[in-house]
Amino acid sequence: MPHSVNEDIKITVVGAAGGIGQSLSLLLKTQLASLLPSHRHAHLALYDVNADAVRGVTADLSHIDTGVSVSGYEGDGIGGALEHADVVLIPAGVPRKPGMTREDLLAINAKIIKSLGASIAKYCDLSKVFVLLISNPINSLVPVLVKELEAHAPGLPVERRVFGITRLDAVRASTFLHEATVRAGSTPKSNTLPYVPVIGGHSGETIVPLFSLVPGASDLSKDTLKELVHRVQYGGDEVVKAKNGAGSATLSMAHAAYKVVESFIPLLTGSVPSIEGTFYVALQDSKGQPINASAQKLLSHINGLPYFAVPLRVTSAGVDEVDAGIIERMSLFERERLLAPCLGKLQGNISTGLSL
Ligand SMILES: NC(=O)C1=CN([C@@H]2O[C@H](COP(=O)(O)OP(=O)(O)OC[C@H]3O[C@@H](n4cnc5c(N)ncnc54)[C@H](O)[C@@H]3O)[C@@H](O)[C@H]2O)C=CC1
Ligand SMILES: O=C([O-])CC(=O)C(=O)O
Repeated sequence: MPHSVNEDIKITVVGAAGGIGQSLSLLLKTQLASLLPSHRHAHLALYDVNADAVRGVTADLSHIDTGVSVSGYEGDGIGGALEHADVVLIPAGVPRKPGMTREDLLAINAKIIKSLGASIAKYCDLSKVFVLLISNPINSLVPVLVKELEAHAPGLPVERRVFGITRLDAVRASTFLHEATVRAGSTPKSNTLPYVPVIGGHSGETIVPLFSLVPGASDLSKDTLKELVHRVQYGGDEVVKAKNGAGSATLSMAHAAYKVVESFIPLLTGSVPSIEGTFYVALQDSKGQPINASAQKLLSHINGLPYFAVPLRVTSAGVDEVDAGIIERMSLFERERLLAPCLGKLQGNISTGLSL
């Protein structure tokens, strides 16, 4: 179905026939309409290189009785999927198998992301679109994608429109903290789980959960908190091991990405001027200048690393103020034992991405 109505919000999923892509598309098809004012319409565009699979997913989803329209694209048809998109979600690429690190995916997934970057630059309005990257390794692929977009659109602040999705780390931190609190004997006061800020990157030691900033978490023993940190850092490995060769997290990742899209909707409909969230983003522009004063402050705390996951504000112009003060608010343990190793590893991941 063509995307035509002016009041449409168009969400494109690239890699829609995959494990994450299918579950995420299902959530978007079933839930998006309920997030929109009645005069707005949502359109879901699905693209995948696996033609049969994306045709099947599109036909299947199109029978679901919600007001969200669906169209499918394959092969050379990526332009139709990307044109007029407000949000492009990218879960395209290869997932891990047991024994692999996320970094082992870099060579193959960087090729895919570079080619998608060129297509996004060609077909999307780079002054409007938000690009949400899920494919691994996030730490290196966000720099790859930003660099590719910059090469195709010199002079445009494209770095402010690319968001590496690290939300699954916060989802896990919240779940594991809730379980530990219940195990320690406390009765949760509501069904809403605690929110745990997680900063840094999305791989092993680069994942820095900040339990010290969660009211109540300090009631847990130091050993329990250390175990929680480790479980969040290696939560992805837990799923890869359990799936035993059949891939990595898909359902929990689809949930995390859906929550991110949900958070963008008020910005897309214009009902709020900005939204907040934690994303792995560029802190510098193509000339190596901080994107704003808050990024400059953050850079001074993180050895000048040009990419970092941090709570931030998003406006229609993309990444806005970042929460540089979070580095001052974290505990000494988190700064010395978690942030310091994160910065070292992240530096390597970013350099590798930028060298491709
Ligand atoms: N950011 C995060 O927290 C997480 C990231 N991931 C990553 O997400 C990626 C996807 O994972 P899964 O969905 O499990 O993999 P999958 O193999 O089930 O699906 C990937 C899909 O991408 C498609 N694809 C490959 N090249 C493409 C291209 N050039 N254009 C469009 N589609 C293309 C494939 O045909 C396939 O349908 C992996 O790299 C994985 O590591 C997974 C979990 C969490
Ligand atoms: O571990 C993986 O390869 C997939 C992923 O990023 C996660 O589950 O956090």
